[in-house]
Amino acid sequence: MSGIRTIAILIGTAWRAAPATLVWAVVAATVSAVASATFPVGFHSMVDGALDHRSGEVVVGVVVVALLFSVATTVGTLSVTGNWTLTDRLNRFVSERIALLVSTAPRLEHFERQDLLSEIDQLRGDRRTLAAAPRQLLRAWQVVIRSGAIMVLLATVYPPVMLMPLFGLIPALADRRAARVQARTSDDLAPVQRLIGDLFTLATTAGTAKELRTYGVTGALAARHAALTEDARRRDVRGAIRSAAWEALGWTGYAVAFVAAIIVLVLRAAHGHTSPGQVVMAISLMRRAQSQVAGASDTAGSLATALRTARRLRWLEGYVAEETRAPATARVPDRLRAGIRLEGVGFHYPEKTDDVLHDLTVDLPAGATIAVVGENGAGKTTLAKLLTGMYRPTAGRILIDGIDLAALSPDEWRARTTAVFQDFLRPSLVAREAVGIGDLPRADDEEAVRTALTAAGGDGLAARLPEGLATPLGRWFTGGEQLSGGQWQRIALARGLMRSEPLLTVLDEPTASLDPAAEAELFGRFAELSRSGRRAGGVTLLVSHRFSTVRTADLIIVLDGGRITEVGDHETLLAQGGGYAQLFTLQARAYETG
Ligand SMILES: Nc1ncnc2c1ncn2[C@@H]1O[C@H](COP(=O)(O)OP(=O)(O)OP(=O)(O)O)[C@@H](O)[C@H]1O
Repeated sequence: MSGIRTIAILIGTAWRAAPATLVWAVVAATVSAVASATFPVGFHSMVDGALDHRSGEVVVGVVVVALLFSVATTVGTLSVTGNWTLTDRLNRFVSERIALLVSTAPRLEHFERQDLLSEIDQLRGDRRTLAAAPRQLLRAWQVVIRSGAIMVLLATVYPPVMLMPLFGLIPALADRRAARVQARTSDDLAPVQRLIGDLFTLATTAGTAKELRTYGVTGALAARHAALTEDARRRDVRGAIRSAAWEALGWTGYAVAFVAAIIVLVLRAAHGHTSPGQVVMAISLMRRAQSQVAGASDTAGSLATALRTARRLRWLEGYVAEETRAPATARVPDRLRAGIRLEGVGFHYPEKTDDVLHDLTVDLPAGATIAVVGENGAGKTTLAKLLTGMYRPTAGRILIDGIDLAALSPDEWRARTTAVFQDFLRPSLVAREAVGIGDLPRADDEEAVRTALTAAGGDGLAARLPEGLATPLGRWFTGGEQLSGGQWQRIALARGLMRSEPLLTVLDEPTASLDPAAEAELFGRFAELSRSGRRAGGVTLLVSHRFSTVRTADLIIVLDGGRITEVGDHETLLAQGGGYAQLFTLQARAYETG
C-alpha cells in the first residue's frame, strides 16, 4: 500500500507541476484508446457490403475505418510529447528527492551497511521507472478502455468470444512472474555490480591514476573487473532465461485459446450463424485484444517495478524521518561552561562486532585544546566522528555540559561544530564558495571568507589566484584552477574557520601536506582562538602524529587499540615516562639526527 501512496503522491506532483499537460494526457489517452479499439467496426460494413454489392455500406465502412484510425494515430502521436514532459518533470522531482534524502540523513550508517546501500543503489538505478509510473498508469487506463470496447463489439458477433481478452490474463500473470524473477536477479547482483562500478571508477579516475601506475596494478584490476563482470553476466543470463521461459509459457496458453476462437467463428460462419463481415471484424478485434494483452503485461511489469521503487522511496523517507526524529529533549547550550565529557564510551561500526573504541572516560574542558595521539587504527578518527555526531556510541554517553548528546538534535549540534578531516572536500566551486560553505549563511560574505583564509595561513593564496576569490577551482570547470595538496588544505582549514563560535572544532590530521612548523603555527592559532574565549568555551580537538604540535595542547589523550592509555599535558606525560614519552623522545631524536 505504501508504494501505491507514493504513486498517488507522484500524480499529485504531476498535477501541481503541469495540470494542463496532465488533463491533456488523460483526454488524449482516452480518445485515442476508444478510436483505436473501435475502427474494425468499419470492416464489418465493408466486407458484408462488398459481398452483397451494397456500395453505400462499403463507403460507410471505409469512412468509419479512415476516420477512427486517423483520430487514433494522430491524437496518440500528439499525446506522446505531453507524456514525456510529465515523465521529465517527475524524473527531476524523484532524483532531487532521493539526493536530498540521502544527503540529509544526519548520520552515516546508510553508507556503511550493505543492506541499506543495496536499497539506495536500487533506488538510484530504478528512479526513472518511478517517474514513468503515471505514464504507465495512463497506458493501463487505455488497456482497460480498449479491452472493454473490444469485449462489447465481440459480444455483438458471438457472446462467448467476448471472453477472449480474459485469456490475456495467462501471459499477463506469467509476465509478472518473469518480472519478479528478473527483479530477484538484479537484487542479488546489486553488491557485485557495486564492486564492478567501484573498480571501474578506480581505473578511470585521475585521483587514483598515480598510485595504480606506480604499483603496476592496472592489469590485476582489469582482470578482477573482467572476472566479476563475467560472473555477473552469467548470473544475469541465467535469470533472463528463467524469466523468458515463464513468458513463453504464458504466450503459448494464449495462442491455444486464440486459435480455438477462430475455428469456432469460422464454423459458425460456415453454418450461416455469423456473416463473413462479422468474422473479419471479430478476428481483427481479437488480434487487437492480443496486442492489448501484450501492452497490459508490459504495463503490469513496469508498474510492478515502479511500485517496488516507490516502496523503496517510502522506505528511504521513513529511514531518514526515523533518523531525523531525534528526541531533541534538550537544546544545545549557547556556550560551554564545563565542557564535553565522555563516559564509558564504546563503539563498533555497523555490521561489525569488534569494538574499535572501548570504555573511554575523559573530560574535555571548555575552552581547552586537546590533542589525540595514537598509532594508525587506534580509533582517533572514529572518536572525532562520534563527537561530531556522525555516529552514536554503541556504549556509554557523550555529555555536552552534562546534556547527553543523544538528546540533542544532530542538525542543531552540527550547526555548532566545525571539522576538517583528512579526506576533506575539494569542491568544484569558486574559491570564495569553497571556503564560504563552511558557514552557509555567510557563504558569500567576502570579508568573512578573507578573515578565515588569513587565519588558515592562506591569505597569499587568494592573491595568487588569477581571478582572486572568484577563481573557479578544480578540474571539472573548464579552465578551473588546479591547486596543490597544501593549497587545498588551506582552503579546507579556512572552511573550518568560517563558523564564528563553534562549541567543538575537530582538526583530524588536516595538515599532512604542511611542514611541521606550519602545522604547529596553525594549531597554535586555533588554540589561541579557543583560549581567547571568543569561541564560547568551545573545545578544539586535534588529531596529529606530530609531537611538535601535540605538545602545545592543554591536554593530550593517548589512544592505543581503542583504549585511553594516558591523559595529561605534555610535561605530565613526559614525567610519567610512558608510551607518550617514549614516542616523543624517538620523534625528537629523529628530527635532531635527520
Ligand atoms: N567505516 C568503517 N567501517 C568499519 N571499520 C572502520 C571504519 N572506519 C574505520 N574502521 C576501523 O576502526 C578502527 C579505527 O579506525 P580510525 O580511522 O578511527 O583510526 P585512526 O586512529 O584515526 O587511524 P589513522 O591514524 O590511520 O587515521 C580501525 O581498525 C579501522 O579499520
